[in-house]
Amino acid sequence: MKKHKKDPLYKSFGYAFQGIYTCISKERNMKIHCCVSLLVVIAGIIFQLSVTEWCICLTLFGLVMALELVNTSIEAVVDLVTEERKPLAKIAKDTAAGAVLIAAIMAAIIGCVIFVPKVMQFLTGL
Ligand SMILES: Nc1ncnc2c1ncn2[C@@H]1O[C@H](COP(=O)(O)OP(=O)(O)OP(=O)(O)O)[C@@H](O)[C@H]1O
Repeated sequence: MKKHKKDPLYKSFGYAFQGIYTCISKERNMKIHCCVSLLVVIAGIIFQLSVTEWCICLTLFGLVMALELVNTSIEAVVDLVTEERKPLAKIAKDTAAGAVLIAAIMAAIIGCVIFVPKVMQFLTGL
């Protein structure tokens, strides 16, 4: 295998940020994840989440967005390999999309577990 000099660490970070930027700018779902995360942060500040609740929310933001990046990567590789309709291409794309969906559904349920009692408490205190 041909050996080549590795890029410096700062360049590797740059490539990773390019990937994140590309995903945000091209993928509608990633834009939705970013908007939802921003709204949760605003709600978290308003309802004064505990340290543990912040850690749970931040972990879920990271999980969902990281899976969306992997999904985008798999879509790109499949499209690179074939433009024909193939069952394996469908499995690759659909299972990757399913991974994001499972994480997003779980994140939404956990978000309800954290925020619904706080909202109820706020409403009953009015
Ligand atoms: N080469 C292919 N062979 C078979 N099925 C494919 C192929 N490419 C896409 N599909 C299927 O067509 C549907 C739409 O795929 P597409 O690549 O447009 O993704 P998408 O669901 O619109 O995702 P996104 O909105 O993130 O781009 C999916 O069910 C996918 O599995």
